Order: sequence, then structure tokens, then C-alpha cells
Amino acid sequence: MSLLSVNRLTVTGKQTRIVNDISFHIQKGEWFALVGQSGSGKSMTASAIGQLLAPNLQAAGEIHYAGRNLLALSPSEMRKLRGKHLAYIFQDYQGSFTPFLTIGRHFEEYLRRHVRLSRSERKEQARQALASVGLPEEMYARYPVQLSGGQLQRVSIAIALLLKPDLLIADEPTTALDSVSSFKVLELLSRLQAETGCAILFITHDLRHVRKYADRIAVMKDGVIIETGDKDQVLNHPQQSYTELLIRSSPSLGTGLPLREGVTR
Ligand SMILES: Nc1ncnc2c1ncn2[C@@H]1O[C@H](COP(=O)(O)OP(=O)(O)OP(=O)(O)O)[C@@H](O)[C@H]1O
Repeated sequence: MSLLSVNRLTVTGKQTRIVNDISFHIQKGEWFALVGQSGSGKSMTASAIGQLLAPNLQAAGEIHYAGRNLLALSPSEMRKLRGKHLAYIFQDYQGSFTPFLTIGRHFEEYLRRHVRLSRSERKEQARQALASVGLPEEMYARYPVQLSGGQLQRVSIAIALLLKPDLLIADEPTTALDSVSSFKVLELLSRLQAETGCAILFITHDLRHVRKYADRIAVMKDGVIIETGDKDQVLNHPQQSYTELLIRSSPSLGTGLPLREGVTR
């Protein structure tokens, strides 16, 4: 059985349909990539899963997780699930931190919200989590502004994985980072996924990362999933001309694939 099953999800604004009747499923422990160009509806899909859509947007359809339809949960039920079972990391990692709280306090607050632990136990867990993402203990007492982008994103990952969620939703986690930091963050995610066994819904427009890390891919265009399958199948034998175009426009993937009729570069 799938860990997460999205069935006929639609996200609508006042006048527009942003996500249009999409379905996909994620298996336990797999790295599932949702790819497509900017504005195709990837982030809205990710937000709908955790009931994080802006108030002017509405989701319809079903999103099944552990036998429950997430779209039907009350806000407080959803809050309990987020963090413990389902965690997010975002492109805008800075927005996930409160500037006047130390890194340590961010861990503390997260743990306090979700589990019953003594103060010293919380501190110990935070220390271990920092170490697990390769950050020194002294980061605990620092403020977010005193860390680099890559370090902060690593802290977000440490916090997101603190309670060993089954599903991590990573919405373009490396887009705002330079290439060395991106590399480190993705290697870290890959290692932690192997250690914790969590599934990852990985949202990106960078197919190089997909090639390296993903198990399966769904390609999104204009709010619709136009193609889905195993990574190698989709990247080596795309069925849709749009997928071909995405592959061709990717810096290091765009070679060796014959251009099909009607596809323009
Ligand atoms: N609160 C909102 N109200 C109305 N439309 C919105 C709202 N938020 C996003 N949109 C629109 O929804 C569409 C899909 O946006 P979304 O962020 O899901 O795209 P994306 O594929 O994740 O793009 P990117 O890669 O740039 O993040 C866009 O056209 C965007 O302008």
C-alpha cells in the first residue's frame, strides 16, 4: 500500500484552476520527484498535502495518508500530523526561522509542540540532530542571521527530521543555494533518507538532481501531471514532447536524445 495517495486533487483560486485533477502516489521510503517549469503548480500541490494553502485557495479531491484523508482533517488534527509524520523544508529557508530566536530555541519549540520531554532531553536531541547534519554544537546558541544559507538549510533539515517523519516534502530546497551548498544539502538528504527510511516528495525544476537521487518522477505542466514513471524510463524514454523539452533544456542532461518531430528547442 502507498504511503501517500493523491487522488484527483484540484486546487482552485477565485477565477483559476491552479492544479487540475492530478493523481499520484508515493511509496514508503522512496524519493519521488515532482518536476516542471515555474508556475506549473508543484508548490501548490505540496502545500495542499499539509493544508498549507493560502486562504484564498481551495483544495478538492482526496489525499490519503495512513488511511486518513488529509483534506478532511481539522486544522488541529493536521497540526498534530505535521512534524511528527509529515515534515516540510522550503526554498525560502530564511522564512522558516524567527530572527530573534536562537537555533537552539527553534529545536526546543519544535520538540515542545510535539513530544513530552524534559528540557535536558530536548537539548540533547537538538545537539544530536545538529551533529547529524554536520554542524558544530556552537550553532545551538547562534541566531539565524549568523549562519550561512547552506548551514540554515541544514538546520531546517535537522528540524524537519527530528521526529523521524515518514514523509518529507522538500520544495526546491536548494534553489536559493550555491552549487557547493546544494550538493552538500542533497547528499545530506540522501544519507538521512537511507538512515531514517523516510519517503521524500522532492519538488524541483533541476533534472540533474532528479537523475541522481529520485526513484520515480511525475512531470507537471499547467497544473496537470502529463507523465509519470520510473526515473530512468522518464528521463531516457520520455513519452511527452514537453518532457523531452525539459530534458533538453537541462544543462547536463540535454544530450544524446533524438529530438522528436514537433519539438522545438
Ligand atoms: N495565493 C494564490 N492565489 C492565486 N494564485 C496563486 C496563489 N499562489 C500561487 N498562485 C499561482 O499558482 C500557480 C502555480 O504556482 P506554484 O507556486 O505551485 O508553481 P510552481 O510549479 O511551484 O513554480 P515554482 O517552481 O516557480 O515554485 C502560479 O501561476 C501562481 O501564480
